[in-house]
Amino acid sequence: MPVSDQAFVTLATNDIYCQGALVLGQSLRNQRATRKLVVLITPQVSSLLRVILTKVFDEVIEVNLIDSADYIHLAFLKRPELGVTLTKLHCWTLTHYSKCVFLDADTLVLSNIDELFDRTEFSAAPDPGWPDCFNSGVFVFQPSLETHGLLLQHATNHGSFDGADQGLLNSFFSSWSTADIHKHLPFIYNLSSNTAYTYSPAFKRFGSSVKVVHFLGPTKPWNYKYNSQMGSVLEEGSGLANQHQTSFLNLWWKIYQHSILPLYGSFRDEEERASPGHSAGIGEPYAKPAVGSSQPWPADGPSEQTMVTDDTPPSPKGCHLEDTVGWPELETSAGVRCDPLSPPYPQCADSSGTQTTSQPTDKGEGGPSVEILGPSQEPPVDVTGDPSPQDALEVDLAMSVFEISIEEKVKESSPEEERRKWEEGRIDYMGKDAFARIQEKLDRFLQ
Ligand SMILES: O=c1ccn([C@@H]2O[C@H](COP(=O)(O)OP(=O)(O)O[C@H]3O[C@H](CO)[C@@H](O)[C@H](O)[C@H]3O)[C@@H](O)[C@H]2O)c(=O)[nH]1
Ligand SMILES: [Mn+2]
Repeated sequence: MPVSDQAFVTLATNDIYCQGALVLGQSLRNQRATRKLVVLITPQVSSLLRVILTKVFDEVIEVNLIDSADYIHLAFLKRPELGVTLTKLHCWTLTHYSKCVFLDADTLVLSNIDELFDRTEFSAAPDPGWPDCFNSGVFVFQPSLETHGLLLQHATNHGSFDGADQGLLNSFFSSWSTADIHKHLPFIYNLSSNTAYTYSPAFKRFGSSVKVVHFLGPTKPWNYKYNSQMGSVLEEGSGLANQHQTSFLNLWWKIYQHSILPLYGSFRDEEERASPGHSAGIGEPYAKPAVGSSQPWPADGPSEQTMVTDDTPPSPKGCHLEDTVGWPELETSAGVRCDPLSPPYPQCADSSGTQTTSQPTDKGEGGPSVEILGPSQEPPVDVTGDPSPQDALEVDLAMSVFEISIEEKVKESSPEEERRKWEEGRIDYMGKDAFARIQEKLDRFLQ
């Protein structure tokens, strides 16, 4: 029985984490989740990924850090590393839901977990590194503007002992470890995939009942290369902790290959239907194999030259879907590059004001309505000071019949993009727009 006032919620602040969110969303659908699926995104997420996300999620909601009070801006300008943390806290603003389960974008759902909605705020599973703390990758919460405000206040007053959301939430919900055992989720709802368990009999006994796997830590599933024919990640030099980790990674990639990659293909087909003969990106240089790719291009695959024509208009809206003519073996093959700084597609030109935009959906059952909520009325101000290259992460999918990889490319902003960012109020206070740098530029100009 679908429950429409409850939701599974995740977060993706860039195109790379979107790949994780897509697999997570699909894994929830595969397990017949009966609640709405919501993804929170930030302005850095590209127009292409916004469209792809609407094919898996019921709601794609853009949040930014503007709507907190000014004292938060001031406090966080001194603590830019807390930017992503603040973003996760935005889940408490989803007050059109009565209860939600938050899942990190690097989690994977292996069985139905609807029973988590029987729990109350704040329920979470122990952190494997320090079990008196909970891990903030999976938790049950109740949206409330009041709680959201208190959390921000707490962040301002106390910061976070680990510099991120897990420390902050643990000190805010500090009675978690002692007050109510019902708020301790069993470990099977948040099993870290890469831990070499010191209590291996327990893993033997309970491992098969795992419901949610969490790829916690610096290396995420999308950092591996995947051999699509063998159905296995390439382990060479990867330092994989154990066999379980390998099978969880393979599962992640299987969903990515079979359910997520085709979404890029269907987007390309929609583009083609909308504008016959001008399939987006034909004529763009073909995506090169991933740097360091261990597999050669197949001998009968297209050469780069055969893919290049020179009289096709540039693909629209800053997104490039590179055609894969001549690659019948791999139905889903697509080289995708997208410009994270381009305005939202299809409302490309207008990214101002709060918008609620219905998007077509192919999620079945008549399709739940899908909304992209635009940024707030005020110009977005990136209180993180825009210091990290993650702000401009670009996805580059490289595919052959053998191997798939998701490359992270840091995009250099063009002067026009820089100007637009400045005009939109996305000012890099810590980096290139810092007063010292501006002063240097002025000095050079005046000399
Ligand atoms: O650039 C980023 C980084 C993170 N996230 C989101 O934030 C989550 C947490 O980041 P992650 O890289 O998954 O952190 P973990 O490796 O899981 O590390 C731990 O530490 C984090 C910081 O305290 C907690 O958020 C996690 O829940 C906890 O498991 C991700 O899953 C995403 O949903 C982004 O969208 N963009
Ligand atoms: Mn995580």
